[in-house]
Amino acid sequence: MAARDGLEVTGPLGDRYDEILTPEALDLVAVLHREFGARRKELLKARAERQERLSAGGTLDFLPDTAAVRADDSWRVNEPGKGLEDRRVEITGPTDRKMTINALNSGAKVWLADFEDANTPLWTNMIEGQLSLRDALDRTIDFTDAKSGKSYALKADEELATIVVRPRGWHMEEKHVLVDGEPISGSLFDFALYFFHCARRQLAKGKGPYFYLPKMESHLEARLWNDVFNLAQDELEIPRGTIRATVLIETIPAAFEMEEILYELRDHSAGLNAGRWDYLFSVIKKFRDRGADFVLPERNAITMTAPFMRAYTELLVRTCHKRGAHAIGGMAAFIPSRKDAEVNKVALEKVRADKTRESGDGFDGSWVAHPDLVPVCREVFDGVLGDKPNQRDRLREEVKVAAADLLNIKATPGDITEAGLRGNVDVALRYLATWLDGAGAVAIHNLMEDAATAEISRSQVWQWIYNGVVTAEGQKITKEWVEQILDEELAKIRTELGDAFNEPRYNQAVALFKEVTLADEYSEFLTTPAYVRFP
Ligand SMILES: CC(=O)SCCNC(=O)CCNC(=O)[C@H](O)C(C)(C)COP(=O)(O)OP(=O)(O)OC[C@H]1O[C@@H](n2cnc3c(N)ncnc32)[C@H](O)[C@@H]1OP(=O)(O)O
Ligand SMILES: O=CC(=O)O
Ligand SMILES: [Mg+2]
Repeated sequence: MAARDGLEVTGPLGDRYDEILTPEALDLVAVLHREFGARRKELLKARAERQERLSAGGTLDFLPDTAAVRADDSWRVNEPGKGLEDRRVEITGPTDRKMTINALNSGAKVWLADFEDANTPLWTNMIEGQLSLRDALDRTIDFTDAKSGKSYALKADEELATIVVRPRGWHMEEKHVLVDGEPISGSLFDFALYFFHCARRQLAKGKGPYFYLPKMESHLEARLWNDVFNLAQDELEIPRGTIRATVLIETIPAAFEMEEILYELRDHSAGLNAGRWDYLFSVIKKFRDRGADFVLPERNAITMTAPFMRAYTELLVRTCHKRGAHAIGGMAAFIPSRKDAEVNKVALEKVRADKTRESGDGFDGSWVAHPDLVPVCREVFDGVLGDKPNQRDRLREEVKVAAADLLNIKATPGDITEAGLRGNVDVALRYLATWLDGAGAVAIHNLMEDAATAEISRSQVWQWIYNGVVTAEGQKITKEWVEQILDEELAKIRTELGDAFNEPRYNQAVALFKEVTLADEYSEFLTTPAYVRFP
């Protein structure tokens, strides 16, 4: 009996999908689901239980049970994989054919090929993204823009960025694939397909199967990934320890378990990344119902120099370098413009300042969202690294971060204004309409918006209503006022877009916005109710 017996693909089979959904690849999907599906569900239950404790007045702290792991100075993570030694500039983005070619050609050292924050998990996006990755490795990928006639092709192999794939987080399911009647985990699906098709292709090129792991909340979730890696490597008869994975520390519970996460993945670890946007989302989410001390100022007022954000990034660098791991910086949201010189100038200045702070703090490299930002990030890190591939030797032993520093939310400077509230409503609406259209990342008001930033916007609105926050101008934020603002912001978008305004799409976005901001019960993830709206 083949492992895939009992596996059913319910999604439509487009052109060349059979090249990805091969019987052998589906065998691996089924094996991983049967082995790890139940454990994944238990870990998601553990997240919910922790939330209940927090909502009841509990707190977060470094774990007493794993103190020995933290105290043991003898262990280090594995050496970086080939092509991951120098990560001074990493570009992120979706996996459609044009973006794939543009990202690989961008001059960045690494491309985070995103099935997560920058992606809408439409069935077509998931399978066609896998085709892009495989075709890129086979060098059969090309693209011609129907409108402009511009053609795209890959540069020479040695000029291309190293591919690091980000599968979906543990909370997401792939509903178009059922095993024994159950939808499977999106994480396992994305991982298994890329690993099956591309691990050997990457090894043949002298690199390897590399991953970014998103939105984890505990070291036990990292242990699950490590077990998935071991089994997948065994199944394909690839030596254990071939995979490399960089974990995004982008939830506040995970900030208390950074060292344990590295330890669990130490044979496969390629370091940690400071995913600032989901981190902010997580801070809001975890303490949403805990009153004024846990209410952050409006989104655009929170900077990386806020005390709780400094504590988080300083601890991340210190933890990584203590264990021989890379520390990778996060995303400044400013998007350059090829049409507006002033917008472009501001974006370059802001990104330069962000990367200067990160490189000075000891990060080994950082993220950019756009090819035009690659040179500035590279230049800043060149200034600190010179010819060295990284600065893992900067141990930052002077850094001391206590639990109270990570939780020092109330010391964040900034206000909550009517403009901030309107901004959150406007951005969430525009983003949701774009997401429902199939694009997971978009520039809005010259800022990059993706699933993580949209989560912040809608979660702030929910939290402000729940806690009866009064704006700096003196007005209490209520459901009724948010509904009024929603109508007004929608009217502005309609006027601005004119004929391009897609009425049915925005109707869907409004319904979804109401579901995730005005309901009494908080939705853990925006993308969960959004995903059910897809066929
Ligand atoms: C919180 C987080 O997780 S951050 C990581 C997740 N988010 C992301 O990865 C966002 C990545 N960035 C993007 O998707 C895009 O930059 C956007 C949507 C924000 C803006 O894209 P556009 O509106 O197309 O920008 P713009 O028109 O300036 O693009 C200019 C060119 O650069 C290309 N480009 C822009 N961003 C990228 C990228 N990230 N990767 C590859 N190519 C890119 C465009 O395809 C376009 O190519 P062309 O000239 O050949 O047509
Ligand atoms: O994934 C990155 C983040 O900032 O969120
Ligand atoms: Mg994220």
